[in-house]
Amino acid sequence: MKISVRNIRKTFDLYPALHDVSLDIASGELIALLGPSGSGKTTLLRLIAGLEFPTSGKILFGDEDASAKSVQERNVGFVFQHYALFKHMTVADNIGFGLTVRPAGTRPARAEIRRRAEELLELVQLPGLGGRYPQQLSGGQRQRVALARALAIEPRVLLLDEPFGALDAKVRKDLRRWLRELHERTGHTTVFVTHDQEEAVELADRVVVMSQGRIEQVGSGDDIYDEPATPFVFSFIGQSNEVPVEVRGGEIAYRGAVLGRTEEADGHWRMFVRPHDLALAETGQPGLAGSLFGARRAGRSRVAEIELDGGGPRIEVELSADADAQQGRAVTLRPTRWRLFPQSATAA
Ligand SMILES: Nc1ncnc2c1ncn2[C@@H]1O[C@H](COP(=O)(O)OP(=O)(O)OP(=O)(O)O)[C@@H](O)[C@H]1O
Repeated sequence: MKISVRNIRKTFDLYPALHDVSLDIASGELIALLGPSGSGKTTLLRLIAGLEFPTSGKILFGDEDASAKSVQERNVGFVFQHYALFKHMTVADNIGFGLTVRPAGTRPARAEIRRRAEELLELVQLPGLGGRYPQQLSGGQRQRVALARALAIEPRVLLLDEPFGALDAKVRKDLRRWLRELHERTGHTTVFVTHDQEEAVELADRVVVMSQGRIEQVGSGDDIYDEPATPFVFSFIGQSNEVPVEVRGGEIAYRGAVLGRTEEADGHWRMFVRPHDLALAETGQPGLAGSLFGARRAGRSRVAEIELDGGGPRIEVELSADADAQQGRAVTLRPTRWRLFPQSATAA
């Protein structure tokens, strides 16, 4: 099922939670909504579900306007972070619940519901556990039951709000891989909310990066990391530094030292550069001059904090593990890859 979100605005009382959001989700796509707390991810998911209604704008399911339709009419499946399985019901009854509450005419027979629950338990790799109660399962198993329950109604769309948020890192990782495989097998159009970049990039076909009720960028993991469209995306995804620079006649300069060339217009710009895209230069060569303030080991490399001369910003550079990281050491850095954003671009 293709979903189109068209110019959605959502205000709670007078507070704008979403400003003019538009997004096209292709049928069968797996989409992540990624952003910091309060950026509007859950609000967007709830609007797609039909748990909230837009202040203005439209949501289409296929070519049909679903904006005013209920959750049931939209036929969406849900999974929330705090798996709300019914404690007094067996796993099989939990999975079949959405079918048993259907009106008489559309409700499958009891035996058929049981058969479907068993089929779904196979799909989520929990065969034979239908007779257990939720408290007899691990957190990860409960989460898979919650997914089976969401799938039982044969939803047109699957919506997951931080589905693995409450689980420990190892289980999260396993469930992620498992969800990706399940998605490949079942092909449901799926939208999930996360504030975990790694989860978003590993699972999703496309990631929607949100900030302050707006979509900043939609793209693959590579797109958002390598070609960040805005200062916010640059600083939110991965590590980054920001240096105020001046462009004059195609040269980018920081306090008079030329760092590189650009085709951008003369004026003040914000240079964003990742710690591993800064190289050590000989002292006296043009570059970002400063002194080493501190360093920490990070996996195979060492990340050093450099205080730029003349009261400039502190920036991070990734050095080899055996680099001289003595405090106070004078260093000059040359950016090897960067992105410039105009001074007026929205603050990160
Ligand atoms: N029912 C509501 N009434 C009033 N304000 C709301 C309501 N729901 C959400 N908001 C506000 O809208 C903004 C967006 O909230 P939302 O829950 O969509 O963010 P989020 O990105 O999902 O955040 P988190 O990662 O913390 O869950 C927040 O500032 C929130 O306080």
